[in-house]
Amino acid sequence: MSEAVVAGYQPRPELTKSVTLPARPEPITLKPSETAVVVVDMQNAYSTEGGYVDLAGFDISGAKGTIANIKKTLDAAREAGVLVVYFQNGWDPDYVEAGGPGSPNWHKSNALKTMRKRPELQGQLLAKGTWDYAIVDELQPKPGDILVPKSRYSGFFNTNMDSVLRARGIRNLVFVGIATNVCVESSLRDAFHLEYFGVMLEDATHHLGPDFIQQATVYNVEKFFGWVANVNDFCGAIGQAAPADAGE
Ligand SMILES: NC(=O)N/C=C\C(=O)O
Repeated sequence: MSEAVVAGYQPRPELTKSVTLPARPEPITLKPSETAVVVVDMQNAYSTEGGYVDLAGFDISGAKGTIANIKKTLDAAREAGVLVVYFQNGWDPDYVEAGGPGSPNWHKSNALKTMRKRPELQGQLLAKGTWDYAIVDELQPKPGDILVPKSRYSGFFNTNMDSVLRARGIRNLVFVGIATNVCVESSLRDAFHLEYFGVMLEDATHHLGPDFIQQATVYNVEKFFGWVANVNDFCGAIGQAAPADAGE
């Protein structure tokens, strides 16, 4: 699976001015040209009524607010010339990429389990080309953004995410998306092990499961794997690197 670059990009002047993002456990310095916002799985499957996680019985009532906060984050990031990378989770329509009974994914994926329980949904959940797999309307990728398809929870596993980032000199990753405790945390953990500085915007993520699980990931990130910040602070900080500052 390889990445796709959304066509029509006009390169911005390289922004070299570093900004300081208020974060926990301490502020972190970000250079826009070395930073990417990673949008994790903002597909209908994970945030729209009638999508996979809704059909599987998870509460997605918080997703609308998450979408709005991600949009605000992306507007500020693009304005500052920060790279935007989308993960898109799913498999081919025959579910070959999902793995059969020999794969733990076959046993643990709630999408696959839901389709086994409700065979009329077969081919509809997380299958490439379907509405469920598509990125939500509000967050459609823009020219210059990169899409990285993935078939497991971590966006670094069996993808070329690491090469995509290294080729562009990216060192800092700002994570937003759904679900905090599954694909966001899995990807941020892998990023840590690959020597990236991972920041999670806590109000631009949403969890699957009881509320305490959001707090568990926030704790894990803050204590062990990276930094936790919020959308207003990110937009305020990255706004300090507006294009007028280029070359400073
Ligand atoms: N995007 C995610 O965090 N996904 C979580 C569960 C799944 O894909 O089944």
